[in-house]
Amino acid sequence: MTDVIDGNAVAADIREGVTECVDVLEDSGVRPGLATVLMSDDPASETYVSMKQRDCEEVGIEGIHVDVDNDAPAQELYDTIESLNDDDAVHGVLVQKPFVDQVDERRVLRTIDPVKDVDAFHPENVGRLVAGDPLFKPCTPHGIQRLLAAADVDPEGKEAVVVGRSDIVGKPMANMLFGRDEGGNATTTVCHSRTADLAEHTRRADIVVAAAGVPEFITGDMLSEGAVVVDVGINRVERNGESTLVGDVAFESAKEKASAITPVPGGVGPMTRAMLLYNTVKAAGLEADVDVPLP
Ligand SMILES: Nc1nc2c(c(=O)[nH]1)N[C@@H](CN(C=O)c1ccc(C(=O)N[C@@H](CCC(=O)O)C(=O)O)cc1)CN2
Repeated sequence: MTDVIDGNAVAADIREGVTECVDVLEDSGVRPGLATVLMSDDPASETYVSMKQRDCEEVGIEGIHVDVDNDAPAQELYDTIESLNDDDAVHGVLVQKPFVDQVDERRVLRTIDPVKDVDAFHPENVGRLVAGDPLFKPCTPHGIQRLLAAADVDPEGKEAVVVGRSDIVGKPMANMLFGRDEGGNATTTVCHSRTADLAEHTRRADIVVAAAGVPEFITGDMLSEGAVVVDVGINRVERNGESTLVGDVAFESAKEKASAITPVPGGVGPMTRAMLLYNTVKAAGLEADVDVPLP
């Protein structure tokens, strides 16, 4: 029987733990605040930002949302970030990706105060992760580590293959999988669009993390029997005249081979959002010097 890992359930547990952290912070007179910034008219980004705001409301975090006109000069975005950095009611700041063309991505990430950088995309936080001393772990790979743990999968000593080398998922995921902390210690390979024989690598893997951004790219024949498959993809495709959400894994054929697999929707996505709340209460605790019982 294949274990279909329920990301909604694991995320609900994390949110419950975050709510307890909010209570502890409030007992110390601190209301944790998360600012989301959107400079885009991409409907998917609008959806993700409103989901994040709704999550904040559910756990008692003060959600602050700032829309920057997507035709505005880039300076308006940099100024918005600076003013959120200076705002004591804001403990976490994130700018929803992808960014509009006129914006310098590296400058945006560098402008966010590293101690409020709950996405962990600032170069200082990227460096700390690579050095094995993270202040915040990036939300998607951290969420994946928690999903694996919830499914009783310990990467230690296993062969892990990450398909995709993005800054948001592939690179940090690989670092966390081969790192020395809990949820790491796997022998880790990163595959990408120039990998010569992808299936040769994925067929060797005990754990496959699919983050290629290509709908249903990883099929059952590319997996070993009993592999654990984590699907990071979120692709909207037309199916029988209807728009539907699929991952980077062909779910039905992969399920035939996998011992455990994450679905799309309801797998990694809810965990990305849950770990953002986690990072926000962590940031608030650090700033206010309050010990929070992180879940
Ligand atoms: N600043 C950031 N931008 C982006 C990030 C990020 O971590 N930080 N990640 C992605 C998008 N993303 C978070 O922002 C995200 C995507 C999807 C979900 C999610 O809950 N998906 C649901 C389905 C939602 C739907 O119906 O469309 C699921 O998988 O069940 C959460 C977060 C790029 N940008």
